[in-house]
Amino acid sequence: MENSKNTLTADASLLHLRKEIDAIDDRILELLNQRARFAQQVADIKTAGGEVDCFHRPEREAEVLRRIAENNRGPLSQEAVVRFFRELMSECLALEKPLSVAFLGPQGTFTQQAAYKHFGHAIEAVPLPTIDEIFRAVESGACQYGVVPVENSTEGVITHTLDSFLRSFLLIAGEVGLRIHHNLMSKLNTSSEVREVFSHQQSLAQCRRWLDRYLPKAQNTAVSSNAEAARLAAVMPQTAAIAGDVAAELYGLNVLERNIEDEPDNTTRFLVIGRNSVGPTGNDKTSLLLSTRNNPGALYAVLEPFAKYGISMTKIESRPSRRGAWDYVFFVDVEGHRDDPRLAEALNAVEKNVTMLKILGSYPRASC
Ligand SMILES: O=C(O)C(=O)C[C@]1(C(=O)O)C=C[C@@H](O)C=C1
Repeated sequence: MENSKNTLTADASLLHLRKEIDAIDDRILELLNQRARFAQQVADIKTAGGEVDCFHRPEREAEVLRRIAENNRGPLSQEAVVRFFRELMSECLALEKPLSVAFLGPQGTFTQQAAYKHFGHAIEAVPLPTIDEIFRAVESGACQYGVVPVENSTEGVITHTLDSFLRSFLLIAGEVGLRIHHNLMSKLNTSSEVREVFSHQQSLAQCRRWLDRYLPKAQNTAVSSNAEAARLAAVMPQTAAIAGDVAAELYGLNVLERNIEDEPDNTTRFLVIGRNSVGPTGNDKTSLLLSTRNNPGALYAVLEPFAKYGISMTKIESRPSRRGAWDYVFFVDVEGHRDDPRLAEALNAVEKNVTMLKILGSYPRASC
């Protein structure tokens, strides 16, 4: 008797709560569309101002996401609300004019994941087979943005991406950090029958200890991308691939082992490249390319103004300049936007001591 009374009150409560949820959903739906209509009006103003190509405003998006994260009182996590609003802005922008974003393909790569994390899913994501082709697609205007990997916490920099900036006029418009989890996947149901493992060379390197320990007899074969590895594993018997979740889903593979990367905080940083500069947001980074005379103390003299003006340098990487043997260029990341007065003064001082200074872009720091 007591039990059935409890069930009745629980059912009534459930009914009541679901009615409340329905009413809130209706209000949210109305507000979402009201917001979208305002975004359409913003587009009209941009069009009237002569904008034809790119309606995207990264600095405004960064401001919206920061305000939402600051105002969030939970129980939804900061990450969750940022993700919702990222998708909401992506859909609003798609109503204005969808963005076309080139990424290192094929479908299912971590670079595609990074593109969606940065721009949301309402984009035209264009898979291209090489970093060079991504630069060319954005340079020619075929795509508005490109997303390319630039460094991994285990394996270091992707030199091809850095070298591409030596000859390109493109600017960095953003950065994306992605935690990389590698999985062993196959048509097989157990890893004991795997004779060959495909993956991108970087991913094989990131899982080297695991492979040596658990699949010492399997041949490791480097291919052009993790997604290509998954495609091959789907058609070649007794093989497996190392790739992310999306690739397993896309190619119908069983995930045999999860998170097999050697370093638990394996992270890859991606750059967003575009043709336009991004305005300041108050939480920015600036990337520079510079070269010095090849004499003692030259690099010290170049970097000294950053210390003098209190600018934090977050990274320095040297690469051959391709102008002659033992001639180097430096990729430097500093905190702040090139329009911040202190950074602008420091850059003026740096310019006096270098043989070349190219500002590759100021852009919002990656959010969570
Ligand atoms: O504020 C704008 O310029 C808009 O176009 C609106 C909006 C948004 O949905 O909030 C959409 C796309 C832009 O990239 C930035 C913001």
